[in-house]
Amino acid sequence: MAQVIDGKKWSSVSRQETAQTVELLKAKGVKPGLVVILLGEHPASMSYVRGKDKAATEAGIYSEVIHLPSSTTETALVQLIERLNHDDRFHGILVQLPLPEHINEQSVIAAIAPHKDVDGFHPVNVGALALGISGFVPCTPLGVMKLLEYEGIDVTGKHAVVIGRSNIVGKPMAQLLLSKSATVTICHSKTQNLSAFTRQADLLVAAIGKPCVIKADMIKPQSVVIDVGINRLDGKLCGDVDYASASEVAQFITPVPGGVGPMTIAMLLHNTVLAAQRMAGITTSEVLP
Ligand SMILES: NC(=O)C1=CN([C@@H]2O[C@H](COP(=O)(O)OP(=O)(O)OC[C@H]3O[C@@H](n4cnc5c(N)ncnc54)[C@H](OP(=O)(O)O)[C@@H]3O)[C@@H](O)[C@H]2O)C=CC1
Ligand SMILES: Nc1nc(=O)c2c([nH]1)NC[C@@H]1CN(c3ccc(C(=O)N[C@@H](CCC(=O)O)C(=O)O)cc3)C=[N+]21
Repeated sequence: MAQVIDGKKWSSVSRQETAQTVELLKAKGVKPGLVVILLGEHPASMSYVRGKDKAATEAGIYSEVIHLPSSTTETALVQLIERLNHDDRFHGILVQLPLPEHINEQSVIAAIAPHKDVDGFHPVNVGALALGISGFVPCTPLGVMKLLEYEGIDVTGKHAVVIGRSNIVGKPMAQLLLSKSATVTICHSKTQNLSAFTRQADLLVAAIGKPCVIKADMIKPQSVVIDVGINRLDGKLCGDVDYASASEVAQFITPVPGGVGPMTIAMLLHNTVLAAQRMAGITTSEVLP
């Protein structure tokens, strides 16, 4: 039986570390702040945003949610972001995705000041990650790397197979694994003979968005399986991996819920505090306990 990587436990560890840093920053007169912008009434998005708001407040971060109708224009949204870029209460700005169809996502992301882009989606931060220089790293792939680090899993020289090539998960995930010297393969919907790749994976990251497509016979024995997928099937949450059978084959596996999801929120708080620290010109060594 595979060892379960407990994302809830590790996210709590990470959030406590963040809360300690918040205390030290407050002692220096800096209160980290996060603003989340949500358009429309999509139930899943509303639930994620509530989760982020609650977690931020618990960590001592000042948090505001700006909830706007789905009919909001792109111009109005960009104007709001420009105002928030200059609002000193907020060190992090997050625009919940997906946005309504009449809004160009890339134009909105580009309007966020890169130093407040705690999602790491702005072209400046995407470029920084590609170059391996300092910026903001997208929360979900960063959360996966943090889970591997907490579990003591070294990816150096390992064959990592990432399924999915989105800008928010697959691509940055592959880059982070490459930066840790894994040998990385990226698969997607046009990949021929997917299982030929997945069976070679020492580390398999599934970020597909389709329930239970990764079956036990696609998994290399004793490998590490990270399930990023969040799908709703018959009213229940499930990942992209057929968890019950896969956990018979893998050495490590993340569950859904309780795996990568909670780490995404923990990394959002981490990035917000990092943004506040950088804006105040405080180096990490000054705030570490
Ligand atoms: N746990 C968390 O914190 C988070 C979870 N998620 C979840 O992760 C999943 C992926 O999210 P996201 O990257 O935004 O999704 P996207 O829909 O943007 O990307 C999905 C990717 O999977 C590929 N794909 C689709 N079907 C197949 C298939 N049958 N075989 C191989 N590849 C396939 C697509 O290929 P192509 O490019 O060719 O279309 C695409 O690259 C979703 O379930 C989402 O809800 C997302 C963000 C955070
Ligand atoms: N600008 C932006 N940034 C994001 O980071 C972003 C986004 N938009 N849009 C949507 C996706 C999805 N996402 C999740 C966050 C937490 C959980 C999470 O906490 N999941 C829990 C379950 C939560 C539940 O019960 O619904 C778990 O897996 O255990 C899941 C998914 C962030 N995203």
